[in-house]
Amino acid sequence: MSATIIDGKAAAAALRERIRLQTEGFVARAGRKPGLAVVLVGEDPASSVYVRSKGKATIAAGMASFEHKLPIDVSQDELIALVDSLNADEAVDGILVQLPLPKHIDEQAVTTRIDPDKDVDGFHPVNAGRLATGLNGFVPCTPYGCIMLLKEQLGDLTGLDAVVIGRSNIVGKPMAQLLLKESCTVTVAHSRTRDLASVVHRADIVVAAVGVPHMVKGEWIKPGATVIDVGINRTEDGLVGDVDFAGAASVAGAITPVPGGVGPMTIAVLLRNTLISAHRRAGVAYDKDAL
Ligand SMILES: NC(=O)C1=CN([C@@H]2O[C@H](COP(=O)(O)OP(=O)(O)OC[C@H]3O[C@@H](n4cnc5c(N)ncnc54)[C@H](OP(=O)(O)O)[C@@H]3O)[C@@H](O)[C@H]2O)C=CC1
Ligand SMILES: Nc1nc(=O)c2c([nH]1)NC[C@@H]1CN(c3ccc(C(=O)N[C@@H](CCC(=O)O)C(=O)O)cc3)C=[N+]21
Repeated sequence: MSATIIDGKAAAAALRERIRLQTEGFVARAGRKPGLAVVLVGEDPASSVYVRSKGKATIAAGMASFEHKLPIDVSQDELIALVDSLNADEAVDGILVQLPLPKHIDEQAVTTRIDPDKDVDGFHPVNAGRLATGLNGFVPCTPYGCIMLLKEQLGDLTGLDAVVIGRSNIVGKPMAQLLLKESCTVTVAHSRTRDLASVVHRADIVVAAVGVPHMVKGEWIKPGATVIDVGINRTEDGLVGDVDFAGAASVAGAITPVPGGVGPMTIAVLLRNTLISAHRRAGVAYDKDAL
């Protein structure tokens, strides 16, 4: 193994500490805590774990956490009524509805109902449009966390060849937008891409967001490239990424592990977005560079 292992857990802890300090300043000036509401429908064990760790991190940062657990058979109208009440609640700066939702609920109807200025997940089309056109909005947490890790590792990303594997609205597309904003030359690959191996081999930066365990092989990686593995796959061998870690680590310059890579950054960025939302909504200035 020759690659630097990018420690997402440590980077996330450092970001959470910077957030905690700015949260103290916000509370002193605004006289209230930033508030994050998380809505979970059903009892999916993986989602429950994730919601619990978000709640703990929210409170540790000095913010208020509002958890809403709804039964799996809740109607779409009831869920939308909850979103409406959170939109109207002055104590709530950020709203996250955990995905996926049960099949009888139209996800788009729910995510588009969230006030775009409380949409700390950055999933609302208004925020996707803001990102695409260079306006201030909320950026999806996972891709933003990837950019933070990349900049910490590489510094300026200008001119680098980046390949994003995956084109979802949650990860792949916003990831490509953010890399473009950093002046990378961006290629987006997906299930219809021809000769993925040679596409990946051109890249200085590879971001894998596919959902297929160990799909990206070590031989595909250009020597010295930086590899960001977004994949979270639960297998018999435990939690694994989309990249064959051992193979890729022997050729890459740097690589994120799973677990301990992108995942912890996602939660830290969620808190960052919530803190930014609180400042904007309260009309209080914040130190963007410290976040
Ligand atoms: N670390 C974190 O915080 C997070 C991790 N994740 C993880 O990231 C992964 C991706 O998530 P998400 O974007 O939501 O997934 P989606 O299932 O929405 O998208 C997967 C993408 O991968 C593409 N794809 C599928 N199979 C192949 C293949 N064989 N070759 C090339 N491309 C392929 C699909 O192409 P097509 O469009 O053509 O179907 C699609 O664009 C998952 O493992 C998920 O668990 C997700 C969110 C947060
Ligand atoms: N509205 C919404 N927003 C999301 O951001 C969202 C979502 N729905 N649904 C599910 C996915 C998945 N996701 C993860 C976040 C953190 C870890 C994480 O912290 N993972 C740890 C390990 C956790 C473990 O051991 O299970 C790690 O990679 O080190 C994983 C996955 C956010 N998602």
